[in-house]
Amino acid sequence: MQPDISVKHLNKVYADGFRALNDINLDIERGEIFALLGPNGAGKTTLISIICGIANISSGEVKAAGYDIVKDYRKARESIGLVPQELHTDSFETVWGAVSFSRGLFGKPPAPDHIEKILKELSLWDKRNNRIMSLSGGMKRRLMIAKALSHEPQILFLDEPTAGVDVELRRDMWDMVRKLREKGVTIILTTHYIEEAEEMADRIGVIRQGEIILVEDKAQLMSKLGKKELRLHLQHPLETIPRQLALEPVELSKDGYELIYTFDSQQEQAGVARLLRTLGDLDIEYRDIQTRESSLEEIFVGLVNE
Ligand SMILES: Nc1ncnc2c1ncn2[C@@H]1O[C@H](COP(=O)(O)OP(=O)(O)OP(=O)(O)O)[C@@H](O)[C@H]1O
Repeated sequence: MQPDISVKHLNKVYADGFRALNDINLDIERGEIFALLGPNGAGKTTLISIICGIANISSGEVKAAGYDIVKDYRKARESIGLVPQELHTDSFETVWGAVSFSRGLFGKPPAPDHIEKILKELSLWDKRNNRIMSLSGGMKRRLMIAKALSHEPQILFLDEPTAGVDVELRRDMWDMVRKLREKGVTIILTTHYIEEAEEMADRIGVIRQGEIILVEDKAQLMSKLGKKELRLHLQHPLETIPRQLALEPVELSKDGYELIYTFDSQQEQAGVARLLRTLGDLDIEYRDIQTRESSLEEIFVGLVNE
């Protein structure tokens, strides 16, 4: 099956000569949740804007749902729903009116049943006759999603969907995204909350200074680049690391009560056995062992700071 989004040798140079995207190549499969991560100014919004037909391509080729976004603009755009970062809000229009109007923009016939369904799913049904300006910030964000879903798009872009929303709404959004995926909708989200990518994404792409530096299955990424840490709480403090352990990746805590051993997740655990044996030989007693895996956040910070 062809990918739902296909980006080939995409370059973007802004009018002032700034190169925001440099030879981007990326395929996103139907029904996957893809998280695009990158520091501020990396090019995430530029990439999304190009795929959604809001910004022009400098060179390269982009297809959405099989349609070329330049040659087949309307078809490509119809297949996409976009929840943008910025809230355009102060409106006298009603919730129902705004969502119905959005659907009409894509040339789709009215579908009150569909609009009722999405307003109910997004807990906006009770507010359907309210003016947008009277909604709370969280409700306005739900409305943005309702508008993006109004024309039943195959692909949904969420640009920083949960920036500044409370925990409850964040959970609701995650549930909603999962439900959409179950229906076969392809979802691309950008986020600064790495825990969001960790929780939601099937695959992760990292963009830095306009280049995709990594695309990887989330689970593989975590096992490939993650580190594990073993902490041994000692019965009696040490003043220095014993010379028998000098070659091991071991640190001693300031108070001397903890030995911290760090190793790659993929590495087989021979080093741990060796460490414990050496401690036994040296009569160093410990009362507790803890292990911890690095989070996606630690992996990400390591990647973008390289
Ligand atoms: N219209 C423009 N003209 C010139 N440069 C621009 C324009 N729009 C964006 N840029 C530059 O392109 C780069 C990428 O911006 P973009 O908004 O795509 O980043 P981002 O990854 O979405 O950042 P953030 O996480 O802060 O939203 C930045 O250096 C930005 O200053």
